[in-house]
Amino acid sequence: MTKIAIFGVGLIGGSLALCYKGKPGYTVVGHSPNPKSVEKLLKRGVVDIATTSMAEAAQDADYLFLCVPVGMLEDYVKQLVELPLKPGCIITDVGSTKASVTESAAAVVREGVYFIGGHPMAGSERHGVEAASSHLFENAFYVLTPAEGTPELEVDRLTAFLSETKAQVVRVDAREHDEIVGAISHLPHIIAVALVNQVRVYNETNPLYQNLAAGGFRDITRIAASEPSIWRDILVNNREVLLKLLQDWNGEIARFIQLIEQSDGEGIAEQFRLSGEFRGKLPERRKGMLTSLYDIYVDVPDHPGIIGSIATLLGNARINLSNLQIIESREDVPGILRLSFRNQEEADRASELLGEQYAVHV
Ligand SMILES: NC(=O)C1=CN([C@@H]2O[C@H](COP(=O)(O)OP(=O)(O)OC[C@H]3O[C@@H](n4cnc5c(N)ncnc54)[C@H](O)[C@@H]3O)[C@@H](O)[C@H]2O)C=CC1
Ligand SMILES: O=C(O)C(=O)Cc1ccc(O)cc1
Repeated sequence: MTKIAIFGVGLIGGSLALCYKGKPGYTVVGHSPNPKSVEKLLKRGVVDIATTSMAEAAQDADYLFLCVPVGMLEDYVKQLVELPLKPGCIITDVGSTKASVTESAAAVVREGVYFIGGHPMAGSERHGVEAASSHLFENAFYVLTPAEGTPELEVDRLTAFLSETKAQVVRVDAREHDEIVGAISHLPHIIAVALVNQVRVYNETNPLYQNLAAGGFRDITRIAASEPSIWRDILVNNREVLLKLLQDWNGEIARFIQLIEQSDGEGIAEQFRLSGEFRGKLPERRKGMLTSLYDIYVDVPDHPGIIGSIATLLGNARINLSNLQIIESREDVPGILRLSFRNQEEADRASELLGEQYAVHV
């Protein structure tokens, strides 16, 4: 039996628990210092065993996942390595920053216990075990940041163990991780929050702001609804990187101020051209929880019920659709549907089946 101990069973810890719970050969133990949370975990069936005792959760565990806010990680590692642990166990975390925990853990781990930093790059603005899903990590990147000197064998062992999450494991240097994730995740969260707060203040004198903000504004600021305590810790922890990124951000905004002051339409259009070109090259692998690499495109006439017919055709053939998106739908041209599947085989079968009635592109 492989024992998995999860410390902090919220969105990420709960989703990890669900990747293993109920599968043969695994026992999943959840830890929370709060007896009410322990009760809730058992009631929801997210873990096999739940306890308020760190020692009990850690005892004999093969893999120990720290899924608490970033500010608590260092302390958790220190407490765990003082406990009797199974020789050869791997302690890992899921924190959104990697440099501090990777370095502080390397300084305290002892013989026979391994620490390997981790960051599943999937999630949402939601929090708590109620939002957990066994599909959360599918096709997402899962970054590992082993410190120098960590045996390859142990990194391979953790990588193989994580295959149950269906994420794609990649290795990145911890500091490089914090710089890149700072730019693509932490900075966007700051921008979204600042933008929402700017409009919030305008709305105090005119509630029409809020009423008219239902469409695009709502979409691009989704992440501004993220959990404050989680993000407080991330931003404080990645301080150096973020200060540099915010300086660069000020430069980008200053450029726009100048272009607009000078009514430089060509300069503004150039900014949109440059961003559109780069954005077009971004891999389309993370569209929320159900992401997929295996997409096909179907031209469909724009008439009611067409999506239902396609879904029924696939359902009858037992092909699982993991996502569906209408890319274009106008009365005068055929619409394009993007259908996503979890593997190549399902995408191929769908192409063949739908190709009998529709134009399919891969
Ligand atoms: N939210 C997201 O989309 C992602 C978050 N992460 C990282 O995952 C970790 C967990 O985040 P989420 O699961 O999103 O948050 P969450 O709020 O859903 O879960 C956090 C868990 O930690 C526990 N916790 C909070 N304060 C505690 C304390 N003082 N003592 C003991 N336990 C405490 C909570 O009870 C909860 O079980 C964080 O380090 C975060 O940076 C990583 C990838 C994505
Ligand atoms: O909701 C989103 O789009 C996210 O960006 C979720 C997220 C939050 C924190 C992470 O460290 C990784 C992913």
